[in-house]
Parts: sequence; structure tokens; C-alpha cells
Amino acid sequence: MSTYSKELEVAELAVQRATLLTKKVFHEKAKGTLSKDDKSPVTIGDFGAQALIIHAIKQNFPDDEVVGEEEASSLRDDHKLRDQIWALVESTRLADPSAEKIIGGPIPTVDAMLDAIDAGNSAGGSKGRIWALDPIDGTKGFLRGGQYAVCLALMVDGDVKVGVLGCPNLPVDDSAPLSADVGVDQTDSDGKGVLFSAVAGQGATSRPLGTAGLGQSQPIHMKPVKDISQATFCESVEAGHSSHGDQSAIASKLGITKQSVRMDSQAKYGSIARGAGDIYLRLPVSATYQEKIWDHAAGDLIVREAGGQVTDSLGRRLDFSKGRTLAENRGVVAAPAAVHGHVLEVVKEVLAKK
Ligand SMILES: Nc1ncnc2c1ncn2[C@@H]1O[C@H](COP(=O)(O)O)[C@@H](OP(=O)(O)O)[C@H]1O
Ligand SMILES: [Mg+2]
Ligand SMILES: [Mg+2]
Ligand SMILES: [Mg+2]
Repeated sequence: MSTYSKELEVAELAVQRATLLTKKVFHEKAKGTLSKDDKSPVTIGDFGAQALIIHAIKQNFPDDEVVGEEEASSLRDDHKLRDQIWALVESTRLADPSAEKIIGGPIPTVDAMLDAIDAGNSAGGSKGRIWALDPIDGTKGFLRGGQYAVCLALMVDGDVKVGVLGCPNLPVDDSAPLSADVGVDQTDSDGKGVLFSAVAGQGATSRPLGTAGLGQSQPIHMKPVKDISQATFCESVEAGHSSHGDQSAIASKLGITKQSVRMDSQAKYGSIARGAGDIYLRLPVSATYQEKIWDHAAGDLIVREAGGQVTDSLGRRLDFSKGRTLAENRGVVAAPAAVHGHVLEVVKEVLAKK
């Protein structure tokens, strides 16, 4: 067995099961949305997906820690919401019973579900095996009917070794160019749903995220950029998450005239890794915000394994060993390795002028 093959199998199946749950919620009008302390939204889908994935990790790798975005305190007081999540969690099974068994089968009780959610409380750090989990990345996109991703990565001694992104609303077809509306009015109907994966040193792949089971894996690669002025660049939908102004100044200095493609979540990393887009820019809006490791760990590895380079706006590799946040980084610049240096130069020029 190659290195991390068991971890990859568990991660892929756990993410697949979680997407079955998020898809159910996606089609419900009432998504059980709460507003967190930082005013960001969380839904029954976020909680349910976190429970299922942590359950799968703990059944297979009981000593591993998890840095998960959500925690269950609000559910311990709100039994109506708790029971809504439990009904979802209980009814979500993989079609293939042997695959379901690999990820630990059903969660036995409501309390076990709450405990699983709360087991995402690792402080992170530079030692040992720690998973980074974002049960729904792009919750605002999820609520809006745009892109979202279920994101899971394994870090060993602070280095990302395995990364998986489940993107139910992206086209299955790796060669489909990014349509301008990829970030809005999306569905998970036929032809949609892709799972991106990577293991350090073993390349990146994509496979159809079918309801009946996962489809065949195939290698993915970033597209060589012959003429940077023709590149497609991706950015957040939310102007509060990255500076649309700086990003557009950088694009125009690179000679890019095409509109950026805006979409929520780490679907941006997956999209450039398979060559549907070329560059992902995320330049800070606020001087104090620290990016969360679960928003980047899987995408960082998938892009690097597909032939890309990922740094912050100062050219430093993303450092996942500093705890729950990327405390030593500012922003993200992801591009094919051959053009990353050039893009970074322009990023520095534009930011220096501020
Ligand atoms: N001020 C800010 N700057 C950068 N990222 C932010 C932010 N406030 C929230 N976020 C993060 O942005 C993520 C979404 O990124 P994107 O804009 O690329 O879709 C959110 O993930 P969640 O949706 O999982 O909470 C959240 O963690
Ligand atoms: Mg959130
Ligand atoms: Mg997120
Ligand atoms: Mg999230």
C-alpha cells in the first residue's frame, strides 16, 4: 500500500458521505441558519457534516486530533436544532455498505454526535497528526445557491499530507471552462459534483462525486499559461473576504482584461488545479484577520500537487503549523509554478503602493 492510502480512502468516503448530507440541506428551504459570534452564518448542514467526518476519523484513527471549524455549544441548549441535525445525520448513509463500514458506520447516539462535533477542538500546531476540517466552506455561497466545498486535510508535523475537497456544485468535467455564472444559481443536478484529492508527492486527482458512489479517479494538472494576459483569475464572491480592488489592479497590471470569475469556497483551488481557471488571488481586506487553516489546507496541497505554487502575498509558503490560523501569513497567491513568480512581483508592486 502506498503512503497515506488508508487516510485518503477514509477522507474521500467521509467527505462523500458529508456531501450527501449537505445536498439534502441545500434543497431544503429552511437551512437552520444561526449567526455565529463573528456574525458569519452556520447551518444544520455545517454541523451535520462536521459530525459525520469527525466520526469517520475517530473510528479509524482514534489518536489523531481535529481542527474543525464548528463546535456544538449552541446545540446543547437548542434541542430543536439538535434534533433536526440528528435526523439528517441518522438518515445519511453511503449507498455501498462496505464503504459505509470503512468510515465507521452510523453515529450511535445524539450525544455521540455532539461529542464528535466538539472533537474538532484541537489547537493545531507543529507536532503529530492533525486533521483540518471545514464541513461547509463558503457557507454564504451554500445559502445563496453558489459554490461551496466540504474540505478535509491531514497535516503531519505541520505539513499537509492529504487533501480532499468535495464540490457538489462544480461541473464533473475537468475540461469544462469556467462559466461566468459558476458562482451563482448553481445546482447539484446531472453533470455536477466533483471530488478533488491529493497526497503529498503523489499528484492530484479528480473523480465524480456520484450519489451511488465515487467515480474513477483521474490525474489533474494546472493549465500551462502561455500568455498571462489571457489567464483566468478567480476570487471570492464576498468583497469582505478579499480585496476586489487590489485584485483587479493586479489583474490589469498583468494585462488581463477578462472579468474575474467569482465563486465561494475552496472550489477556487480545485478549479485552478484542474486548469479550468489559472490564478487565485485572496488579498487581505482587514489588517487583523488571520486566515483559518481549514479554509486553505486541502486546496494548498491539491494546487501544489497539480503543478502550482501557493504562497502568501509576501511570497512565503502557507504555514499550517502555527495553530488554528495561518498566523504567519497574509493573503494567498496561487498560480501555475511557471508564472507564480511574475504574479507575485505584481502583487508586491500593487500592495507597496498602498
Ligand atoms: N475578513 C475575512 N477575510 C478573509 N476570509 C474570511 C473573512 N471572514 C470570513 N472569512 C472566511 O472566508 C471563508 C469563505 O471564503 P470565500 O470567500 O473564498 O468563499 C469563510 O469560510 P466559511 O464559509 O467556511 O465560514 C470564512 O472562514
Ligand atoms: Mg464559517
Ligand atoms: Mg471556510
Ligand atoms: Mg465553513
